[in-house]
Amino acid sequence: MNVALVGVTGYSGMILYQLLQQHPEVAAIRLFGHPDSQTQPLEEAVPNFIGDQTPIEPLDPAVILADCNLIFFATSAGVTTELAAPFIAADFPVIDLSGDYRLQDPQVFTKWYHKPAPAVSALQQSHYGLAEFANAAGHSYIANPGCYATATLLGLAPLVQQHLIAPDSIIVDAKSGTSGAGKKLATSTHFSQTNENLQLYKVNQHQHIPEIMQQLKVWDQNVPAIQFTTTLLPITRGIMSTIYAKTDANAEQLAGAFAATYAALPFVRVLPNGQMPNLKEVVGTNFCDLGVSYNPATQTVMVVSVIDNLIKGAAGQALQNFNQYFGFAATDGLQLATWLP
Ligand SMILES: NC(=O)C1=CN([C@@H]2O[C@H](COP(=O)(O)OP(=O)(O)OC[C@H]3O[C@@H](n4cnc5c(N)ncnc54)[C@H](OP(=O)(O)O)[C@@H]3O)[C@@H](O)[C@H]2O)C=CC1
Ligand SMILES: CC(=O)N[C@@H](CCC(=O)OP(=O)(O)O)C(=O)O
Repeated sequence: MNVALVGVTGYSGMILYQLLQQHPEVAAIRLFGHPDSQTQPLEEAVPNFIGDQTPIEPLDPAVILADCNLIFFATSAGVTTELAAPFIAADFPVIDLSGDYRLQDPQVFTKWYHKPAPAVSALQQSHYGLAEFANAAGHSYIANPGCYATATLLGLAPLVQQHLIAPDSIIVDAKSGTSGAGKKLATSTHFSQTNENLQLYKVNQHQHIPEIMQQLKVWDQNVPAIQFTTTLLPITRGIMSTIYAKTDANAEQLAGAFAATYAALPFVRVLPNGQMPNLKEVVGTNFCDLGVSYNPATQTVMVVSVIDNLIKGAAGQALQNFNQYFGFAATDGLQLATWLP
């Protein structure tokens, strides 16, 4: 299998390249940059890849269509709207890590992304690749979910699918390390601003609100809205999404719903006996760990969901979709150990 990767100089792209190098079914990885760029060895563009002379070539759809079996775009927002057209026209398999093709309704896209939507026909053919609940086989355009959306949806799935909560009572307090913002410089992710600080951002305006809602509506049309807030943490990697909702179910029913939903899925671990997960148990891996706690005094369920934003929230889930698309084993390329201590 020969794959093309655009965006290896970015945070998600560099992790995806590392994962693809370990994938048993990947024979060759071709790296591509901006269409108007000059060919450059990887180690020059990303010094952390010292000794790796793989060329980053200018993006050329004709070369990729002829020589590769699939293309990954680990590129900034808006790039695939601009550059994916030849692949869509050729019905060539694309896994897109950006949010460009995640929302099916162009009006919703324009409202939340504040720019024109990609072509409606392409949006509607795009497959939302939330890997635990969808199968990418047979879908040539796979929109990989956002990082907060992944953590939050995996935490909410059993509750919403099994109608265990009041649908209008969902509150999500989500927090991310700074790598979630990508490599570009910004005042909010500057060391002096992030270190020893917590910053809320995009309050009620985060682009993952409509993405989460789109999927929740598939599971239960009666979910009217969610309260969703994001906070930047003074750490590099990891997302913790803490979810609250009102419920009539008891602790045993809730635990049973989570166990039944995830028992057979290799990358979601439900912690036993109300234990709560922490970031260090998932950073460096493709796991999503879930802790579930019921408070009878308030009839509230709290779910804590943790992931590595660059793996389960981006490159790792992209590989899950790759494995599904080609019918490889679910865990191929994804048997990763967490960083210790
Ligand atoms: N970081 C995260 O945790 C997550 C990110 N995502 C999404 O994944 C995508 C990548 O994110 P991230 O890795 O953080 O981003 P970065 O900003 O770190 O990297 C962006 C990459 O895109 C490349 N790029 C930008 N414009 C073009 C272009 N016109 N042609 C070719 N390459 C281009 C950049 O190349 P160059 O350096 O040469 O400009 C760089 O390699 C984004 O859409 C992001 O929203 C999704 C889930 C989680
Ligand atoms: C810390 C931080 O800034 N995180 C990014 C999420 C990155 C991501 O997954 O977003 P996309 O939908 O753009 O792919 C944010 O909150 O916008």
